Amino acid sequence: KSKALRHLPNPPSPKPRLPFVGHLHLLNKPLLHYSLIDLSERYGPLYSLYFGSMPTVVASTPELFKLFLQTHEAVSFNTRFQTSAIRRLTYDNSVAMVPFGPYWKFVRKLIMNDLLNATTVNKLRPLRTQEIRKVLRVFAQSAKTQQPLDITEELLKWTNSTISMMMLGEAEEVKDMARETVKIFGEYSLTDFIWPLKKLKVGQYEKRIEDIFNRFDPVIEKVIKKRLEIVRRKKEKKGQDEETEQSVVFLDTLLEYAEDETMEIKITKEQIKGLVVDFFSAGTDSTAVATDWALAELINNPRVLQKAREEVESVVGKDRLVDEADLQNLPYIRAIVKETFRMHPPLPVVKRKCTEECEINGYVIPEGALILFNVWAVGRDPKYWDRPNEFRPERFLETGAEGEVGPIDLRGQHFQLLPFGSGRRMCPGVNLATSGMGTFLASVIQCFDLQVVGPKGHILKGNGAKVSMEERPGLTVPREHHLLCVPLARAGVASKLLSS
Ligand code: HEM
Repeated sequence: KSKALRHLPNPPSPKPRLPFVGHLHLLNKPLLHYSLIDLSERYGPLYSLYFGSMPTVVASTPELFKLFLQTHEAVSFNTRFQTSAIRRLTYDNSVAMVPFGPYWKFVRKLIMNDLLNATTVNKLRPLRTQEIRKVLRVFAQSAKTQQPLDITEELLKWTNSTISMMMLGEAEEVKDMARETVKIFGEYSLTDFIWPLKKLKVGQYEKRIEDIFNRFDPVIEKVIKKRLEIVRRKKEKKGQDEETEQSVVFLDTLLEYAEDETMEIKITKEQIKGLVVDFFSAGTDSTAVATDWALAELINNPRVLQKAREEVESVVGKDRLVDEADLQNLPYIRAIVKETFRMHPPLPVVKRKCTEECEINGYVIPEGALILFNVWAVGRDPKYWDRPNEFRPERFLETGAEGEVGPIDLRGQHFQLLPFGSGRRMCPGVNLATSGMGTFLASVIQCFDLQVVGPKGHILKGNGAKVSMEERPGLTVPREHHLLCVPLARAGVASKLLSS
């Protein structure tokens, strides 16, 4: 400890700390956020652990989140840990994982100003609409044949294809590779590191990482080559063709920057590839998992579904399909999205690293410590939410006693709701993810009833038509079981889907 902080203790910690494993033996539930809740009941909202030999600090109140991620973030908590799988597969250039510094600042600015800014994202709206229509047609086909549909799988295809199209202008070859990459990140995530420690066969993982890398790299190389050609051709035609303006995907912008001699930092091809992997790993599973939770909640809460349907029918009607632009007039759908993130944050524990020793609430947080923010626990804490285990989107539309509840949003300023983190390293994809999810939900609500398929393959009826809300560990936390349904097309616009 530095001289100034020497008189202060570290946050309370369980005793004893065992050799080699530290406190890993205390994380005895398969899902990290539950083990952390158990420990916080004994050691309070701020406590420390050793994950093996790694000092770890756990925070589980909005007040603490604010101290870490607002008051002290700039100096002490603006960096993350990276695993060797992530390092290799993002070409050691993951914007999500690189330490705070000039390269992170440069790429983050580029993401905010040129890729995920409102204008660029708006220009790519037709592309997102097309991807949603594609999934709706798969639903319609299944409604026609009355065959069960693995909706969880369709959601993953949808988000993969959408990110791939926006990033690269194509999806076919890349998206399966991208899914493999994201999968191995999951296997290497902290949860898996701790829980089935026995299963961790490092040598085997490394071989798989190399194998994925060696297959992914030529595919992405090929896409870059192809896109460079397109960018060059577009340059030659500049001004002559309105359409070329419309179809600028993220990779085009990045390739232009790579050739721009006037940039403060010149982006390299490796860095571009890293960013492509980053967007796949950060944006696909997370959005699909959240949408899956939302659909499951709608199935289990017919009252909410009915109210949402009334809203969609009164705002959009039955003659045309929902569009992303409708979302601003669909407050109840937007509240459903927030309520889903409150109860089911796809990343239940947000992680940072302490880069400079610091005092929080009279305790010293040591340099190098892993910091865990139990976002899941706060989202379900009755101190901050009325009847927290009820899926009740209305809570986001009501004005609380102090006028507080209504305006709560997902942008990292309301510390009781942080599914996208907060501060400098907050998720830059929050708008893209929430608007995609809202549009998708409203479209499905408008066009289909989802009939749940039971374990024996038959359609469940009446009060028994519910789905399980168990969780499974991974890079994100999805539902334990895939969502299997037979969609039933609703009168009106759904009937046109197959012919469009
Ligand atoms: C439901 C969907 C999503 C969830 C729940 C989610 C959640 C998160 C969280 C919790 C973080 C860490 C924030 C922090 O440390 O404060 C993060 C970072 C990040 N997310 Fe997302 N995200 C989602 C979708 C997306 C999408 C669609 C993209 C991009 C297309 C994206 C790109 C990123 C990037 C690049 C980072 C790293 C930012 C940095 O370190 O500077 N995310 N996300």
